[in-house]
Formats: sequence, C-alpha cells, structure tokens
Amino acid sequence: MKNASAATAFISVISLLLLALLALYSQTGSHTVQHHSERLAVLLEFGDLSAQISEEILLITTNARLNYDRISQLQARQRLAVQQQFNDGPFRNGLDSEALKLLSDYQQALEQQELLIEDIKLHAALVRNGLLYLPQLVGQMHRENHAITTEARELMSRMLRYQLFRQTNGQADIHQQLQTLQQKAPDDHLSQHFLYHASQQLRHLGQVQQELDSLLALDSQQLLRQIEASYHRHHQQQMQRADHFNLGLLLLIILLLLILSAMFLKWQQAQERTEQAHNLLSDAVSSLKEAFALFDDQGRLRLYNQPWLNAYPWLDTRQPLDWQSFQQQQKQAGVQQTANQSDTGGSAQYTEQTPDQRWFLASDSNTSNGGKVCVRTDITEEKKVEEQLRRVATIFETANEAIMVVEGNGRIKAVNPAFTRITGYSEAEILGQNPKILKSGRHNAYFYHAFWQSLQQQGNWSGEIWNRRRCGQIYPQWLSVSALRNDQGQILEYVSVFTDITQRKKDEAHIHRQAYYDALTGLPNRSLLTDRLELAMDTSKQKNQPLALMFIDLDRFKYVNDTLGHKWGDTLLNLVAQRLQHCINREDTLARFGGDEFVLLMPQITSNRDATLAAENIIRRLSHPFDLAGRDITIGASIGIALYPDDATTADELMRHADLAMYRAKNTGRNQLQFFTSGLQLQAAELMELEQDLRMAIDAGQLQVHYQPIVSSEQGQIRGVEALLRWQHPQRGWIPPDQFIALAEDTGLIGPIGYWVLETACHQAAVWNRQGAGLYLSVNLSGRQKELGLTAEVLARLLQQSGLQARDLMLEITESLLLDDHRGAAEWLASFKALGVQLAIDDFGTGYSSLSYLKRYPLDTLKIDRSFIRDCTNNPEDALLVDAIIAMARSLKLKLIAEGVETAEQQTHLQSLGCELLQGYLFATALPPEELTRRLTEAATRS
Ligand SMILES: Nc1nc2c(ncn2[C@@H]2O[C@H](COP(=O)(O)O[C@H]3[C@@H](O)[C@H](n4cnc5c(=O)[nH]c(N)nc54)O[C@@H]3COP(=O)(O)O)[C@@H](O)[C@H]2O)c(=O)[nH]1
Repeated sequence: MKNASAATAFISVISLLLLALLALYSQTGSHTVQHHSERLAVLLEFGDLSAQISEEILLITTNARLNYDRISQLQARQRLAVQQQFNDGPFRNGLDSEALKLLSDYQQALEQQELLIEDIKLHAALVRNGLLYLPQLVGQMHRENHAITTEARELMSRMLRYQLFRQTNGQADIHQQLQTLQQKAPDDHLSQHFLYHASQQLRHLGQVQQELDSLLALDSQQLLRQIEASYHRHHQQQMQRADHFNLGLLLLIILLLLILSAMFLKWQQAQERTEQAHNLLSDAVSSLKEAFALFDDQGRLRLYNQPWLNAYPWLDTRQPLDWQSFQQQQKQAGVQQTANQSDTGGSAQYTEQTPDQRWFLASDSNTSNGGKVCVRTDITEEKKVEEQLRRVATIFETANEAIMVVEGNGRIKAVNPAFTRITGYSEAEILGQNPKILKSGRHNAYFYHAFWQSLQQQGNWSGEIWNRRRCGQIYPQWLSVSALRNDQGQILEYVSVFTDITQRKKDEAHIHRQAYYDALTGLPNRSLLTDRLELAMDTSKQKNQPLALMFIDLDRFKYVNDTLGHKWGDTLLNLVAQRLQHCINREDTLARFGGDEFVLLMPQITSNRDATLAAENIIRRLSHPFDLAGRDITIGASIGIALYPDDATTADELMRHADLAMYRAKNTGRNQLQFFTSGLQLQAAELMELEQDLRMAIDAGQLQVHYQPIVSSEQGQIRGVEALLRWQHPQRGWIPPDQFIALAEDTGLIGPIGYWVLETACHQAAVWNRQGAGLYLSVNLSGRQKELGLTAEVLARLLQQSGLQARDLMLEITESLLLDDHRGAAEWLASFKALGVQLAIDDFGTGYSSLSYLKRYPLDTLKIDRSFIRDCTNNPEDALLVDAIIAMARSLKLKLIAEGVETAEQQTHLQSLGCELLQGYLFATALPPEELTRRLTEAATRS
C-alpha cells in the first residue's frame, strides 16, 4: 500500500517535471528569437539616431540649420535610449565580454560625441556670426572704395566656399591669402578690423573643421556595427547553445518519457498484482470461517466477510463504516468485552459476548501502515463446552451420587467426594485399586456374569447391588455403570454412578407398608387385597379351584366409637383384627377394607360350606364381648360372601358382590351371613334405576309435600304440621320416603330435594298463617344437607321469599346428626337457631339418647319416637321409658311431641304424663295441602 502510493507520487513528480520541461522546451527558442529581435531593434534605433545626428551636424556646420532644436531632441532620445537599453535595460543581459567592451566603448564614444557636438554647436554659431559680419565689412570697404576691397571680398568668398565645401588644404590657402593681405593691407581701422575678424573666422572655421574631424574620427557608427557584429556572433553562439540545450532537453524529455512509460508499465503491473493480491485476499477472507475485517490507516472499514456480518448483524454497512462508529455500534448493541485484554505488540486479544449470548475470541492487530486487522472466532460452542465441563466438574465434586471412573484395565482412576462419603475410602486409598475391593460377597457368580454381559453388549448396567464400605458394613446401592469406548470400539473406561439406598430401601419398605398395609391393624389394606385377589383369581382359574371373598362389617361399631371415642374405637378394631386372625388359614388374606369393614380372601375352598363355616366362626367369635374401658362391649358382624368363579368374573365385581351381600345381611338383622345371589344384584340394579328416576322427579313434578297435623293433647287443636315428602312414581305409584330418603342421602340428591321441600312447605305454611291458621311448620332435616349447601343465609332468604316467620319454622333433626358434632353440626344448627328458627330432636329414644346431646345443642323440642308410644299403654318398660323421657325434657325445659299416637288410650296416657303435643294417625295421617286447608277451614269455622 505504502509502495503503491510512493510509486504514484513518484510518477506524478516525473509527469510534472516532464510537463515543465516540455513547457521550457517550447519556450526556449521563441524566447531567444524575441530577445534577439529586440536587441537588433535597439541597435537599429541607435544607428538611426546616429545618422540623424550626423545629418543635423552637417546641416549645422553648413549653416543649413540655424537652430539646434532637432539635434537636441535627437541627443535627448539618444541619451534616454542609452539609459534605458544599456544601463538599466535587458540589453546587456546575455552579452559576452567582447560585446560588453564594445558597448562600453560605444557609450564613451557617444559621450565624446556629445561634447564635440556641443563644441560644434558653439563654434558653428561663431562661424555663422562671422559670416554675417564679414560681408558688412566688405560692403563698407566697397563703399569706402578701400584698397583691399577686392582682396577682402576674395578672401571672404573663399572662406564662404570653404565653409560650404571644405576643400582639402582650403584652410591653409585661405590662411596664406590672409597673410598676404595683411602684408599688403593699409594700416587703417577698417582693414585691421576686417583682417582681425577674418582671422577669427578662419580660426573658428578651423575649430569647427577640427571638431568635425574628431567627430568623424570617433566613428560611433563603426562601433555600433561592431557591437552588432559581436552581438550577432554572440547570438549565433547562443542559438547554437540553445539548440544544444533544446536537444538535450528533448533527449531528457524522451528519457523521462521512457522512464515514465516504464514506470507506468511497472505501476500497472504492480496495480494488477495488487488487484490480484486483493482478489486473492478477498477470496481468502471470504472463505475464512472466522469473522474478518480490515480497517485502513484512516480507520475506514475496507474489507470484511460474511461471518463478520453474521457476528454483528446490527452493523449498518450501507454507510461507510469506520473504526470509531464500529465500536460505537458495538457498544449500542450491548456487546460486552472482557476486561482483561492482552495487548502484545500493538495487537489486542479479548473475548466478546454479544447480547444474543454468542461468544467471540477477538483479535485486533495493527498493520504496518497503521490499519487494523480484526479477527473474530466464534467460541460459543467452546464456551458452552467449557461451561459444560465446569458444570460437569462441579457436578462431579458436589454430586450427592458417588462417581467412580475405572480404567479399561480395571484400575480406579477417579472418585468424587460423595464416593468417599458413601464408601469410607479416601481418594488416596482407592485410586489405582480394583473395584473388587468394594464387593460385598452377597451376589453370586450368575449376578456378576449378567452384570458384565450387559456392560459388554449394551454398554451399560443399572440396578441394585450390595457393596461393602471401608468399615466392612454391607449396604445397598443403586448403581449405573456405563462403558466408554474409543472409535475402534474398545472399552476405555467405566463410569459408575451410585447412591446409597439404605435409607431409600427403608423408606420404600415404609411406603410399601403404608401403601399395602393398614396403619392401625397392620393387616393388608384394600390395595394389597386387590393384588392378592387378582393373583388368587388367576391361580383359581388355572387350578379350577373356587375361592371365596368375605365382606365383614361390624355391627354397632359406630356406637362404640361415638360413645367411647375414637381411641377406644381403634382399640376395638385392633382387637377385632386379632380375633379374626385366629379364624383364618395360612393361605387366607385378611384385610382391613376401611372403617369397620374387614375382608377375608379364602383362595382355597372346596365348597360353599368352607366359606359358611368360616363366616359362622367369625360371627361367633366376634359376638363375644370385648373388654373396653373396663366395660364389656358386645358388637356383632354382618358378613357378605361372594364366590369365584360363580359370582363374578373380575376382582372388582367380586368385591362389589360381596359388599352387596353384606348389605343385605346387615339389613336382614345383625350377626348374619349372606351369600351373594343374582336377586341381590337385581335389587341393586333397581336401586340404581330408582336413583335415575329420583334425579328427574323434581323437574317432572312427581314430588309432593303432605302435611301431618300436630295437635294439642288437651283440645286436639291443630298447632302445627309436619311436612312429609311423597313421591308419585309414574310406574310404581306412591313410593314412601323410607324407600328413597336414604337413597337421596347416599347420592346427594337430598340437597336439591330438601331445598325444594323447605321452599314448598314454607310457602304453604305462610299461606295458611296469612289465612289466620297460626301454625308452626315442622320440616325434617338431613345431616347431609349441611355439606350440600343449606346454610343460614339460604334459609333466611327462603323464609323472606315465602313470608313465613322464622319462629314458625321447626327443623327436625335426628340423633345421628348430633353425633356428627365433630363435623361442625353444632355451628350449623346454631346458625339456624340464630335466625329464630326452632330445633326439634326427632325419633328420640331410638339412638343413643344421650343427655349430653340435649344439653349441648340449642334444642327447643323433643319428639318421642313412635316405637315407644306404640306400647306405652301395655308395656310397663316402654311406659317407664316414656315417663323418663318426658321428665327429662321437662327438666331441660324442652317442649314435647309424642309421635305415632294411634289410640285414644295412648292419647289419654300421654296427656296424663303432661305431653302437650301429639302426632299420629289418631288425629290424621299426612294430608295433601288441599285436604289440610279444608280441615283448617272446618276447624276455624267450628271455633
Ligand atoms: N329428610 C327428610 N325425611 C323425610 C321427609 N319426609 C319424610 N321423611 C322421613 O321419612 C320417614 C318416613 O316418613 P313417612 O313415611 O312420611 O312416615 C311419617 C309418618 O307418616 C309416620 N307416622 C305418623 N303418625 C303415625 C302413626 O300414628 N303410626 C305410624 N305407623 N306412622 C305414623 O311417621 C313418619 C314421621 O316420622 P318423623 O319424621 O320421625 O316425625 C320419616 O323418618 C321421615 O322423617 C323429608 O322431607 N325430608
């Protein structure tokens, strides 16, 4: 680059020189000719002036010119010309010494000429005066007839002729004549005067002649010609020299032209070479994988390749880019440079991170001519690998898993800290050892054979293995071994990663226990039972041997749990489990299915009888009292039995059928066993159908609310009504609530149904009360309605919408709901009570009849169950019980209603006991609203 510009500069200089020489060459000749012409003109001018002056001198000396104006002008011009051309002018320039000498002589001659001319002018004037005076004297002589008049005249005319023609020896002849005359002339004044002036005249003539001679002798013209000749010679020489110079110049020009051509040729070749080199460089740069850019000495971007643009896609290369703006754009784009730039010999090396997370190794090197070569190597992958390696190293160091690298020859090459933690071997102790050192001796040869076979064939093995710690303890590991092979497929290393799974195994065992065993009794749970049942069914199928599945549900367990508390309930379950275990064979599985349900799987029965005997044995054993909290507690068991393959094809089906049978056993009375029959299944199917129908019953308008009057024991006046639900099924006709309320509760349908009953009954009661009936409305409440959305807010809104006063609504709850206190029943009831609604406990006496419930809940009324009323007049025990209930209600300030009053005796008896309100068929069954309206109207009319 530098050479190229030097060459360009050199060519430029030569070209300029050439141009100057050409200009000089063209100027040289013309200048010399012009100069020469000018000089010749000067010389001519001087010659001309000289000739004119000589002419004037001649005229003056011959008296042809009487004034000196012209000659003075010519002299003045001559002086000026001398001054301008010879002294100051360029005439002298370039004259040789000879010409200069001649010029000097010429100037001197002109100066002498000037003096002589002045003398001539003076003496010529004297002569002219003399010539004017002498004729006067001759005339006087003539007039005086002077003796010498003739001689005087002769002399005078000779002097005149002499003046005009200047004959040779003329002056001497005149002088002779004068002397002759002087001798002859008389001595008078006129003669003497004439002779004096004649001699003076002659003297002046002689002076003029002398001066003219001197002037001629000066011969300035001759000098001028010499100068001209000398100058001509000099000019010739100059011309010759100029020719030589021009020739030389021409030669020089030709030489320079040749040099220039040669240089141009060379320059062109150099240019071509440079272009080739540039193209080569461009190609090389383009083919570079690395990003490359070249900035020239001015900092301008001159060359770059595609990887450069790829590296910095934000660079705007449409505009000329320089180093400064490049760096600025990099900064703006957010390119980060490492602080530790290494600067070696003018080149900087550093790393760059672009905002899109690419890494470059950057190298900026200064070129010899002040430019900059920038190379960017994409090291993103290397960085990733580096990062990866760092991560791997960190993982290796910090991993919780032990890592062990074993060379192909079986020597341990590397272990991590976790290895030391788990095995107890330090790095120093274990490196170089054979992994056999870790062997526990717990696995047989077959195990290791499979281990090595997997490693050789699949390249890895993973599984559980028992190894030995440094301290000798044997422990389980989860081990993964991978074989690393080289390109030739030879195993170089084995990398083992293992964890100590001692704790995990314990946890697994724990989890397994939790997953498959009942935490309370330690018996297999439902999951394990299912697994075993499926297995047993498979075996049964294969061996063609029937099996029995028994569902055992404890009777009265809820009672124990609720009265004695959960702790004693748990104890009872454990005792039951122990007793049951004494009833089973080794191959049987006894499981706790949940709550108070146990399941017995008998995989090897020969007939139904085996199952029957086992079930009877269980019932018998469980019917014996249990010693709980110092009390003998008697419970019982209801057992349902299903057989495989007779009763089901799948485990799930078998369990459902056994469960169904158990329900039937429970419903038919306690301590019963029931085999599954297809009839049971039919009933279950019917129940399902009933459920479907019930779902649609509200919308289909099949439900109705009937109202059973509650009357005062004394006057038999209707004081209240109990809302009782009725379902008129399109196919089955009237279905009593006993048959579908439990179903509605089980399915959650009691939520919408219960709401509908409340809404309908409240509306109806409000209508009656607006008509002046003054009734309270009693509505049965199911415990499940609590979780199905019946809240105090809902009830309040319902009351407001119906217009029934809260105090005129009584909600009847069962004892079982009160037993549910742990599920928030108390708060629920309290929220209704807070609205002003009354609460009554229904069917009192059939459940656990705990006094504590009555005290704990905000109850207003107690309804004595009809089972006590039925025999209260003929069974002293029932009579006593009713008496006791009434007394207790009184003491708790609860109102009393006796339900199921069917006879006048019952009415009288209850009346005598002080029971204020009575309900029963004696007064009315549950009536449709229209019927009750009619009766109310009748009653009102009566009163
Ligand atoms: N949660 C809800 N339960 C309801 C609702 N409607 C009814 N039921 C409950 O269904 C059970 C059976 O009721 P039902 O068949 O209507 O029987 C009632 C009366 O008809 C019957 N009764 C009344 N007097 C006599 C009588 O002199 N003899 C006799 N054998 N039976 C009589 O008693 C039932 C009323 O009992 P109770 O509710 O305990 O006051 C029943 O348990 C209802 O609670 C409902 O909408 N929701």
